[in-house]
Amino acid sequence: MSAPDPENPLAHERAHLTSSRAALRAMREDVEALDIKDVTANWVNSLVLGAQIEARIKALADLSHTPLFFGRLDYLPTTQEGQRFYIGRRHVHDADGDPMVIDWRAPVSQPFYRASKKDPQDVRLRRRFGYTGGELTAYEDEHLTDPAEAERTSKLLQAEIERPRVGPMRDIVATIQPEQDEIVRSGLSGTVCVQGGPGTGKTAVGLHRVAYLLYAHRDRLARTGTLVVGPNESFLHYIEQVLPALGELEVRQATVDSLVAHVEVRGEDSAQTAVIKGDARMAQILRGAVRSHVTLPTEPLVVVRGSRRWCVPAYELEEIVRELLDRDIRYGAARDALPQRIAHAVLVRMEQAGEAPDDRVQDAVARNAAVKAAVKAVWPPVDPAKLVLRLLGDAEFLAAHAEGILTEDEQKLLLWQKPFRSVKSAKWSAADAVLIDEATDLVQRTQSLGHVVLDEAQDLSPMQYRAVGRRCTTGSATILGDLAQGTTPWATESWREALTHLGKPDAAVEELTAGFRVPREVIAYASRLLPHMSPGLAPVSSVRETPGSLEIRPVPDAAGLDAAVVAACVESLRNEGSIGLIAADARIAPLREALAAAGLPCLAPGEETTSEARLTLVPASLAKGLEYDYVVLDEPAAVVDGEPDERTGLRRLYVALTRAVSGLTVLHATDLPAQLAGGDGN
Ligand SMILES: Nc1ncnc2c1ncn2[C@@H]1O[C@H](COP(=O)(O)OP(=O)(O)OP(=O)(O)O)[C@@H](O)[C@H]1O
Repeated sequence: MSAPDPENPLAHERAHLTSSRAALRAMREDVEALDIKDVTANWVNSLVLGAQIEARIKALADLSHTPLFFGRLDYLPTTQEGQRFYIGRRHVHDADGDPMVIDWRAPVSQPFYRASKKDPQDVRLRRRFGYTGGELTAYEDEHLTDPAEAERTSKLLQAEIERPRVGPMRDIVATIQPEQDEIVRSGLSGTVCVQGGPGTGKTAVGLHRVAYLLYAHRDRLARTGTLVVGPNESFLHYIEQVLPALGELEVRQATVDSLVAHVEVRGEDSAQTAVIKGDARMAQILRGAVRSHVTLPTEPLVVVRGSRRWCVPAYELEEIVRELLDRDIRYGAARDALPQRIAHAVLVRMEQAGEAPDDRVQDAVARNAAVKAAVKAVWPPVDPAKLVLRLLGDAEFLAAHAEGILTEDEQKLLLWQKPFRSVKSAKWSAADAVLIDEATDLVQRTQSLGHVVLDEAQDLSPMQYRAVGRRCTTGSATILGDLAQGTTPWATESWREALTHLGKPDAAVEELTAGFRVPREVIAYASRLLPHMSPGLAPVSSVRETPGSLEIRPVPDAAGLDAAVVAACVESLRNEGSIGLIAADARIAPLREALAAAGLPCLAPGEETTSEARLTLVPASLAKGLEYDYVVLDEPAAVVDGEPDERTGLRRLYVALTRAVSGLTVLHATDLPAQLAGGDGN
C-alpha cells in the first residue's frame, strides 16, 4: 500500500479505489480463465463446478454505481500492527493475496460500526467515504482517540438517508448504526425479536443479518437454507434487491400465504371467524382430529407363512399402538413404523417356537397382506386437506374434537354455511390454508430451514406463527415488527406470546428506538396517535431534523379534494425522488381517475419506480413497510373509517403517516381524527 499523501487525501483514496477496481477485475479474470476440463471426473462434477464458477464470476462483478469500499479503519499501532483496512461489500485482494478491501462482515470490520469515542476498540481513525454516482467525492474523519475532537453526527449518514429514492430498497451497509449492528451480528444459534417503530431500520437490519449469517456460517446455511418472509408480494418485490446487492443470491423470499399454499385460496372469512381459525387452540383440535383416526385393535392378527399360522393377540397389538401414540412422533411416521412393529411381534413368536428368522423374514412379514390390512384398519392414512374439509363442514365431527376447547358459538363461527363436497370445490380462505399446513405437519414433519427472517411479524395470527415456526424448528429466526403497526384483528399484543407460538419462547427481544426514515416533525405528529392505539409504546426519536417536512392542508370544499390532491402531487413531483400518494382503499379508484384526467401517470405498489415514473398510488392497506421521499396523504379520516374498528383505523393511519423520508403533505376536506389534534391548532 502506498503512503498517504497528506496534501491530497482524496486523490490518494481515489487511487486506492482505482487499484482496488483493477484488482477485482483481475480476480474475476482469474476465475473466468479457469479450465475445469482436467479436474472434473464426470459431467455431474463439471456441471456443479461450472455453476459454482458462474456464481463466483457474478459475485465478482464490479457494479460501477456501487462503491467498492465505503469506509476505512486505521488501527492503533498497538493492534493489528497499526494496519489500515478499507471496508466494502466484498473482499478484494491484490496479486500477492494482500487485502485491498475487506468484507464488511469480517471481524476486523466490526469496529467500523461499533467503535466510539467512549470505546474506540483500538481504532485511531475511522473514515467514511461519500460517493456521487460511482465517483469518490468526499470523506469524513473521526479520530476516536483524540479527546479534543468533539463527537458529531455524520453528515454522510444524513445525506445517505436523504438520497432520493427511485427503484427498489437499497442496502445500508455503509451506515449501519451500533445498535443495529449488534442485531446484525448476533449469533446463528439464537433467535432475536426486534421491536421498533416506523423507519427504525428493522427490515434493513433483518436483511443485513441474513447476509452476515451467510458469511459467518456459509456451509451450514447453504445446506439448510434461509428464508425471508414478508407481508405481501409488493413488499417482497420492494426488498428483493437488497440481498443480491450484498452478494447473496440464494435467499428464498415468501409470504406466509405462499408458504402454506396447499390449496387455492378463493374464499374470505369474517374477522370473527378468522380470529378463531388463527387461534392456537385450533392446533389442539387438529391434533386430536388427526389422532382420532387411530382405532385400537380389538381382533387378534393372524399371519400365515407356509404351513404355519402366527397369531398376535389383540392386547399385544393394542400395546404396540399405544406405545406409538405415546411417543410424540408424526402420525405418518408412526404409520410407517407400525408394520415393522407388528412384524417384530410375529418374529418373537417364531423365535419362541424355535425358528431363527432373520431381517428378511421380518421385512416379508411387514409386507404381508394381513399386516397391511391391520395397519390400514388401525392407522389409516390421513389427508390433511380432507381432514380440515371435514372439520369445517361436519358439525358433529368438529364438536367431537372441539368440545371443551371452543365454545358452541365459536364452533358455529367455524362451520361453513353450506359444506363443500371436495377439497377442490371448497372455497378455502387464507386461514384455512394455515390449518391445512398445521394438519400436514401433524402427518409429516415440515422441513426446517437454517434461518428464517419474519418481517411485519406483528400482524400474524398464532396459527401463522406456528406455520413460520415449524420452518425453523432446528434453526433460528429474526422476528421484526412494531406492535403499534398491527392492523389485523388478531395482531400481536405481546412479543413474548408471539415467540411462544413460534416455538422460541426464550428468544431475546431487542428494541430499536432511533428513527432513520421519518423526519422529527412528521414522527412527532404521527406519534400523537400512539396513546390512543398502543399505550405504553415509546415514540421513535428521529435522527433527522428536516424543517418544513410536514404540511397539513385543509380543503374547504369536499368537491375540491381530488383536484387539491392532484395539485399536491404535482408540487411534490418538483422534488427529486419517489412520491407516494396514500389514500383509504375506497379512495383509490376516484384518485386514479383524477390523476389520469390530469395526465399524471401512476404506478401501483410493487411496480418499480424509475426516474420517469416516480408517483405511486398506494392503498393504505398496502403501505406497510414501504417508503417514499415525499408522501401526499389523502383524507386521514377516510383511512381510519376504512377499518372495522377505531384502533385498527388509527394504526392504519399511523402507518400511512410514517412512510415519508423528506416531506409529508396531508390533505383533508373533513375534520382530522380528533386523536391527531395537538397543541398547535392542526
Ligand atoms: N443505519 C442506517 N443508515 C442509513 N439508512 C438507514 C439506516 N437504518 C435505516 N435506514 C433507512 O431508513 C429507512 C427505514 O428502514 P426500514 O424500512 O428498514 O425500517 P422499518 O423499521 O422496517 O420500518 P417500518 O416499521 O415502517 O416497516 C430505509 O430507507 C432504510 O434504508
